[in-house]
Amino acid sequence: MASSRVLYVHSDDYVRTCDSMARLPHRASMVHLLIKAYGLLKFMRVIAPRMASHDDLAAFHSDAYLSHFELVSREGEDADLPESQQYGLGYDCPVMEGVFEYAAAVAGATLTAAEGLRNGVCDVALNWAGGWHHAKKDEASGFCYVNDVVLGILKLREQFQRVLYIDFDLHHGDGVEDAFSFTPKVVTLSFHKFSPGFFPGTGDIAEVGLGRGRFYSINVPLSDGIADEKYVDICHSVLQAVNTTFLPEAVVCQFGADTLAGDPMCSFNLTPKGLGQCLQIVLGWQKPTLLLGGGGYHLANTARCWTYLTALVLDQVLASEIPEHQFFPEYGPDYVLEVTPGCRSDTNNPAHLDQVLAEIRENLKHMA
Ligand SMILES: O=C(CCc1ccccc1NC(=O)c1cccc(C(F)(F)F)c1)NO
Ligand SMILES: [Zn+2]
Repeated sequence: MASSRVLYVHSDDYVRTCDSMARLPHRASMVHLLIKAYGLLKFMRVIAPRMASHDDLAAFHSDAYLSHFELVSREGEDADLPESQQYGLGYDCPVMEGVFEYAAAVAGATLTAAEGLRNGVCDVALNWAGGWHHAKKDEASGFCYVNDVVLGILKLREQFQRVLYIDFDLHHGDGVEDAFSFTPKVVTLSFHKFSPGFFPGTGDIAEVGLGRGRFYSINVPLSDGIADEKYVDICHSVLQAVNTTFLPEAVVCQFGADTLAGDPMCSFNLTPKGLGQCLQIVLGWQKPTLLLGGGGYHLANTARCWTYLTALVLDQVLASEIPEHQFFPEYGPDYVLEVTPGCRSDTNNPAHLDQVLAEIRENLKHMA
């Protein structure tokens, strides 16, 4: 990638705001400081994010939700207000004081990245602190308060006729799929764990979209233990088929890192190398591409993964040794960039994966 054509959305304020999200302590700093420690910033155009305005957020979210969310965030009120429940606030989406500012900052960063692509300033734009794919029009969900992914796609749609969304997170990208399930202008493609009782519970292969959007939602349900080789194989097959059929003009990828070996979600057994091979396929299409983060609860492995993917975009090879920097101790005991796959067995049987692929190919025939 011609490096000056890569936009990296960052400011120290933005990282501090993202770090404040208690459930992911310092993850934003760990990601940024590892990218910096590997000397990758000089290859990118670093741009400070703008804050999303109320109108920006209202492009997708309802006024009722936004004003309630803003109210409880300002009051820092515990969210057992009756209406908080209906807006998904509380429990999975705790209302910490200032959480609205956090959500507006992340949405603004994803919009800043998308605007760079929309205006042709860059070919690839990165916002690793974005990717909150569960948030609904009028409801917070799964630790997601504002759906920055939907806002970014809507921004790209101002310029591009057809946008392909690819969700590599462990969890189904339900909020994004819901937002675009009725339109053929946006294909949502999600690879995720699909298992009884596993959050959010949607994303079965039979979910293909509705009305004029029928066959423009694609779901690849997977089971525990899948490792790089099989994951890359099915990704490659589905990505190539979707690209040649839908012919997207722009691509948005959510690279939630909770699929990695060692993640507390303890489900898939991927490594950054496997996700990197999936990213290489997308970059090979040479289309304006927005890269976002998402889940990822082993903080050091998440930083390893997104740093590795950033280097891949920049055609830079990174040394295995983690460079000395503030969070160096977090990378013990081996202090290397690579993530070692676990030894859990793969419960995905090949015949079933072939069946999944065949059904997706069949559905693609209906894509006009
Ligand atoms: O990763 C997600 C959200 C996972 C989720 C779904 C429903 C309710 C709460 C969550 N978030 C967590 O489970 C979570 C958030 C932060 C840290 C952790 C940890 F305990 F794994 F570290 C777990 N979507 O891609
Ligand atoms: Zn996730």
